[in-house]
Amino acid sequence: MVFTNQLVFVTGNENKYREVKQILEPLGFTIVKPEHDVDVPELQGPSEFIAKEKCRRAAEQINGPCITEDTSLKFDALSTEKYDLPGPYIKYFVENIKPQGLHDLLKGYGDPPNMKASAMCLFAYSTGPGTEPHICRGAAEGHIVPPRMRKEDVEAGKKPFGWDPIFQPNDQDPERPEEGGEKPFQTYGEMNTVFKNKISHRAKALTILRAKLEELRNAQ
Ligand SMILES: O=c1nc[nH]c2c1ncn2[C@H]1C[C@H](O)[C@@H](COP(=O)(O)OP(=O)(O)OP(=O)(O)O)O1
Ligand SMILES: [Mg+2]
Repeated sequence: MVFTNQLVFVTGNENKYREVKQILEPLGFTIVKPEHDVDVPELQGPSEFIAKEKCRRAAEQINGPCITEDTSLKFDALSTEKYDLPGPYIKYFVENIKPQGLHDLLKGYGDPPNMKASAMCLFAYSTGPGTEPHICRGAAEGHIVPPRMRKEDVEAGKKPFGWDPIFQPNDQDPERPEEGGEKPFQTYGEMNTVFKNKISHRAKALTILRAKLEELRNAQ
């Protein structure tokens, strides 16, 4: 296995692809799409299983090394030690009930409701078909809030990236503009993308992925 700085990222999500490029390309990586369309089904099960299986299947389909990523959003109020919910099923929740519905779902959970949530990203890296993918995890803690997006995006009729409008991470940009002498907390959907890419669950997982790639390269 010869390591290069080119990574084939197999995903059907353009927003993920954009963020991974924005995070990794300034660090000397080149992110490319597979030459042919790849169709990996939405799997069920524990997050680690989903992440590994997704990458295994993608590597088989492209017949080479690749990275994949699975994102989940855990609501503390709905989760137990056994299951994170919506967790890896967040895609179907957000498609069906939209960010506002996801927020409203929590109204029945406590008085006041427990709005704590964490976003998790599992990147998987496979060196090729038939190999065990490496998993790199990153998480961001925060709260679910009523949807808020950048004004210019709302005015432009821009479709939000998944649940970005309702996730307010605990890590906040110290440079964010003041409003009435205060610095209001921002959701991922309001943040400047450069800052989201510094503190996000995805950014944290990619820091681990870089270290893993370096380790594999050195072990060659
Ligand atoms: O930073 C994020 N901010 C807001 N929303 C996000 C983020 N990252 C993923 N998401 C959404 C996309 C999808 O609705 C679900 C994850 O599902 P997930 O299966 O991992 O993504 P996907 O099917 O869109 O693309 P892929 O082909 O890589 O599986 O959460
Ligand atoms: Mg998916």
